[in-house]
Amino acid sequence: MANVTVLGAGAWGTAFGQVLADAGNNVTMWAIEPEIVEGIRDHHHNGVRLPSVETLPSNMTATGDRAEAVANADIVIVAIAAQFARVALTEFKGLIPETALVASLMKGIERTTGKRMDEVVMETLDLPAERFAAISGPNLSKQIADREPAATVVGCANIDNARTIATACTTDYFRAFVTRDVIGLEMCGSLKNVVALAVGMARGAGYGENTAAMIETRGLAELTALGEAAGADPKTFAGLAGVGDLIATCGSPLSRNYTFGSNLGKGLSVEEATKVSNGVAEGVPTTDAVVALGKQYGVPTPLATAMSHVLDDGISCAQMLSELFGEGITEE
Ligand SMILES: NC(=O)C1=CN([C@@H]2O[C@H](COP(=O)(O)OP(=O)(O)OC[C@H]3O[C@@H](n4cnc5c(N)ncnc54)[C@H](OP(=O)(O)O)[C@@H]3O)[C@@H](O)[C@H]2O)C=CC1
Ligand SMILES: O=C(CO)COP(=O)(O)O
Repeated sequence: MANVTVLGAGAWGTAFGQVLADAGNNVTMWAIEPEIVEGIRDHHHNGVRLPSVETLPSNMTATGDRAEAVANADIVIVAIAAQFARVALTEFKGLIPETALVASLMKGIERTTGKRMDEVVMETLDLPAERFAAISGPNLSKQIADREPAATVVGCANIDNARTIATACTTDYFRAFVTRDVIGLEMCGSLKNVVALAVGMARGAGYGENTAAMIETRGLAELTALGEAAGADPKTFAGLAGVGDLIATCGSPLSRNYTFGSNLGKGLSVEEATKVSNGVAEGVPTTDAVVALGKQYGVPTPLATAMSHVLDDGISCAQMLSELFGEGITEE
């Protein structure tokens, strides 16, 4: 049993907090909004971000005080929208105990720097690699909040520390595997969101399973090539965090990225789709970062590039799909 603090009481932060509480840990949620803090602390309910759970576990509390939140933490989980992670974590520098492990649930690439979340978290908190872990897998928050069986992957350069975190989040319905491939987990989680935008868009425009499978498979090839160039282990892309998360995210209206894309496919503008989005669609700001990473590593990113033309220039679904393939016949 450990003291675990979750920074960010969004949908996944709260659902993962419940997993940790179900596993027997003492869980403290930190959130900025007083309404969320009071809801979890006084009523065991997060009516803003995870209303589907009527009563959160009794061994789960909340605070808005940063120092109090992390003072006794053995493990700190970061679950903040990726583009705000740096600004939010800067306020925690020097407050987190030097023995604590820090794990990220975030799936995005920082738009302004092109950095992965492992880089952002370690840099901002001045954290050595052996104390950082990435957690990624097919983990749609609502289904895990409903305690449906699911699995994830915990990655850390120090495999014993990955095991410590995996043990802390293992319950009878949630299972964690371990790996040393932090970069692979980060690249899978971030890039699948861009693929989910494209699949959602095609589905929203009325196309069927063949089109979806085409985008998912070409997306997998793209994220594998870019991931390998960034230093990931190719095996990771065939696992839970790679193919597994693509299947879950690209096939579910519970995914904010899929839904965002679907709304674009139905004819909404980026502004309109943003307005009706229920939570952060990380693929939107991550798309341009993926295109930039592709240029940096010399890896073609046709899918991310086509999606960037959708998001930045408003091209149609048909144009996006035709941009996926270059001229001529190539080997798969
Ligand atoms: N939902 C899911 O199924 C899954 C999500 N993820 C990833 O986990 C991460 C969090 O997702 P999720 O919890 O669902 O997202 P939500 O959109 O539900 O919540 C976003 C969280 O970020 C916080 N936040 C935003 N801006 C700031 C800021 N400036 N300072 C502090 N906190 C801020 C929000 O706080 P506030 O509520 O106060 O605005 C909220 O806690 C994302 O990277 C996502 O890709 C990964 C797996 C599954
Ligand atoms: O990452 C997820 C499932 O694994 C959740 O996807 P969305 O962020 O698109 O909701």
